[in-house]
Amino acid sequence: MNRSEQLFQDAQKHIPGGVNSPVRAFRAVGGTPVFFEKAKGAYIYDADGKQYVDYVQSWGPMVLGHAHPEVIAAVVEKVQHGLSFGAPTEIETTLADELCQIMPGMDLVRFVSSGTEATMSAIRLARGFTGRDTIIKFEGCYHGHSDSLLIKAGSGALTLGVPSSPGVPAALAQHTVTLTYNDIEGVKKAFQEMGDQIACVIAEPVCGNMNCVPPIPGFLETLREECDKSGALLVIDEVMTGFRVSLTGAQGHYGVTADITTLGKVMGGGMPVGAFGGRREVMEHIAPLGPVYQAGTLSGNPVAMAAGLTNLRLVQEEGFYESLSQKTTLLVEGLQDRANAANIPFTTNHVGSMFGFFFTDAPHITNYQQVMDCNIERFNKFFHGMLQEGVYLAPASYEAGFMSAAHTEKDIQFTLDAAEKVFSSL
Ligand SMILES: N[C@H](C=O)CCC(=O)O
Repeated sequence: MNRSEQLFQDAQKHIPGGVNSPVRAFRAVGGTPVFFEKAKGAYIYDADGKQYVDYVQSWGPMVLGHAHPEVIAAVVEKVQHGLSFGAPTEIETTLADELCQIMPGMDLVRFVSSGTEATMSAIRLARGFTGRDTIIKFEGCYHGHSDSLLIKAGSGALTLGVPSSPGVPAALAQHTVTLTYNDIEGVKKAFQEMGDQIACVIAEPVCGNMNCVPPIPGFLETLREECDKSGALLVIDEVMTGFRVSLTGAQGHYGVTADITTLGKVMGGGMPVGAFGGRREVMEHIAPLGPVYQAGTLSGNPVAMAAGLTNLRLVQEEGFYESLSQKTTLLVEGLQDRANAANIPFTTNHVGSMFGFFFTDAPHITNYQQVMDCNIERFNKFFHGMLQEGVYLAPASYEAGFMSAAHTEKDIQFTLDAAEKVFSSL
């Protein structure tokens, strides 16, 4: 028994399933989850000391790579002055100013402690602002695990066969309408039928919780137009894409601006942080300015703010996103070449430093059903083969991969050599 297996056995004694978030349990790919001990730059090290090139990057936040010295220094400096005050601190204003300067359409922003809190609060705000209850989400998009949003959800909810979880009251679920991602006509039809009841549409602008599925041309624009016509709000969930696909997120990349944007992951630099922000007129409905209640003891935590602020300053260095995109292109094109050479039906998607690959005959993957129709058994074999070779990919065929600034061309070449070997064994 290796150390991960031992640790997993021990963990199951008092932690449900031995993990504190279901995707970590390797249920999708089978086998025992790897327990990790440390990470630096592009590498992560398991409990037995084995090194892996890491494309999970803590599910997205570590865009600079793990344990960036400047982020660590900022955290260490801040920690010495106390961990939490439950009262305002100057650094919250500094980070809020920075976010509002960078993110399209963001006049005011509220910090929370996770992406789930950000999307949950954004939905409440949209309902409070419009006085309507119905929300539209898309099949396979995952916006955290709050009740209204855990309906036909992606990510770990897919593995466990609970994309609509027991425990979500039917009376609440009936207010969530789920449509097909990238189905422009479906969106128009829904608005024709019930436009005056819709509080908001919430969407991942690049869906990273059903692998990596970008919007087709016109999809995000249609959401914007239909919301404008009907008085609904557009909530763009940039928890994954914010400061990831470009400095200005997917909204800057695709030129569509939300009424409310949700953020997390990269903006927290690896600390538990989320945020939701948007137009002043909408955000002024949040307490204490308005009647929509939202709160948090640890919200705006100074240590987390220090990590986030340092992260955001570093990603603004000249050429940062161009270099990330180039490396991601090199990786996905290299994977495609090697799959072709091994006669494995395969295709890839990528936007900036987010990527996905699919074992399929389909030339393009644009929606949830196509993702579900991919050869999952082959993915699982590929995943375990790559793990064996020292490459850590997301342990599920429907989760996106991430490149970081710390990955070098040598790491990418190492990954492609491993892939060549594994493809030929499939
Ligand atoms: N896809 C999820 C986050 O974006 C994976 C993280 C988790 O559920 O623990």
